[in-house]
Amino acid sequence: MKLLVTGANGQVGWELARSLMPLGEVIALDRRRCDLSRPETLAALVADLVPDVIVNAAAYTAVDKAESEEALATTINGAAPGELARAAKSVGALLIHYSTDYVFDGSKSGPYTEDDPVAPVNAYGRSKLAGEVAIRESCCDHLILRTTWVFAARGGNFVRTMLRLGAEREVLRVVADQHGAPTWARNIADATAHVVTRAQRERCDGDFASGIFNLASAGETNWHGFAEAIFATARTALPELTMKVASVEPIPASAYPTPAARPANSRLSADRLAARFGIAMPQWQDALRRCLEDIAR
Ligand SMILES: NC(=O)C1=CN([C@@H]2O[C@H](COP(=O)(O)OP(=O)(O)OC[C@H]3O[C@@H](n4cnc5c(N)ncnc54)[C@H](OP(=O)(O)O)[C@@H]3O)[C@@H](O)[C@H]2O)C=CC1
Ligand SMILES: Cc1cn([C@H]2C[C@H](O)[C@@H](COP(=O)(O)OP(=O)(O)O[C@H]3O[C@@H](C)C(=O)[C@@H](O)[C@H]3O)O2)c(=O)[nH]c1=O
Repeated sequence: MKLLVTGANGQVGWELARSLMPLGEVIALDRRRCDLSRPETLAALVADLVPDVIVNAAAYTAVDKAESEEALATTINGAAPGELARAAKSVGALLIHYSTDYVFDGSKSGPYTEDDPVAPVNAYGRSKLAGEVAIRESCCDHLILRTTWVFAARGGNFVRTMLRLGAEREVLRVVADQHGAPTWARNIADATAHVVTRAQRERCDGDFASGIFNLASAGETNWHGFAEAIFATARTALPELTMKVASVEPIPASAYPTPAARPANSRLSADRLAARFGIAMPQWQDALRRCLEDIAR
């Protein structure tokens, strides 16, 4: 099997190179070799490589910056996935694409299912929704995996931000009224490998159906709870790290103004993923511990 991965240097893209390796030949391209801000170049790239599977892990993920760069975010997160989908259809490839909890407005009281109405509250969410729509309209074989609150040992993420700030400051103030499940990029990549294997078998057997699936850790917390867990776990997993932080204060989102609004509820039900693919995602605390142990190595 030939697998084309975009966004090779991102949190998920980096982990995919390792997780997909046992499935066949992995061609992992970074922004320089596959630039989603130039969607018009993608058809030729795919026609040249003729992959069996395209995994699109590239995205514009700067949530606050997207408010002032919505056109660029929409090109990368909306138009480019549409081009990849049309290219996938023309070579008969399966497209795996990631989307986000930020397609929802966060007003629901329980976890979001795949069928809940979408209503993004920020530019990044709107751009990711545009990508979902473009892929569905292409009618290529596809699976859209909506994930959430991604962290990893490398790249820009909340865990690394907290470890950096915790080494610099005695007091941190962190939002406690936005709820979700932090999800480790390695778990996303491993789940993707499993999904690809099953989907390709289904396609061979002629019983494949495209669709959207939530892909999130089990359990839930809020950003403040996540920050506290990061410091508590780091004390044992990263004992050599010098931490200045003595207090992590819970604050409402209104006390932490940002250019982009964020949904109060980011919880995603992963029941559909479990039912179709038999995937049980780990608890976020276990994933956090394993990720910090990985940083320590
Ligand atoms: N991060 C999160 O919390 C969440 C992410 N997701 C989704 O999961 C997927 C993977 O995200 P994640 O790995 O966390 O994101 P990262 O920000 O870690 O990685 C995104 C990658 O996309 C690359 N990229 C940015 N612009 C372009 C471009 N114009 N052309 C090609 N590549 C580009 C970046 O390149 P470079 O390294 O050069 O900057 C980076 O390597 C994305 O679809 C994202 O929307 C969903 C929910 C939560
Ligand atoms: C650094 C910091 C952040 N915060 C808050 C701001 C925000 O509400 C929350 C998280 O901030 P971040 O900017 O790290 O997270 P953010 O970039 O909003 O994360 C999102 O990224 C995109 C790509 C997604 O798809 C989402 O699933 C989600 O993971 O923490 C504090 O309260 N105190 C702090 O010191």
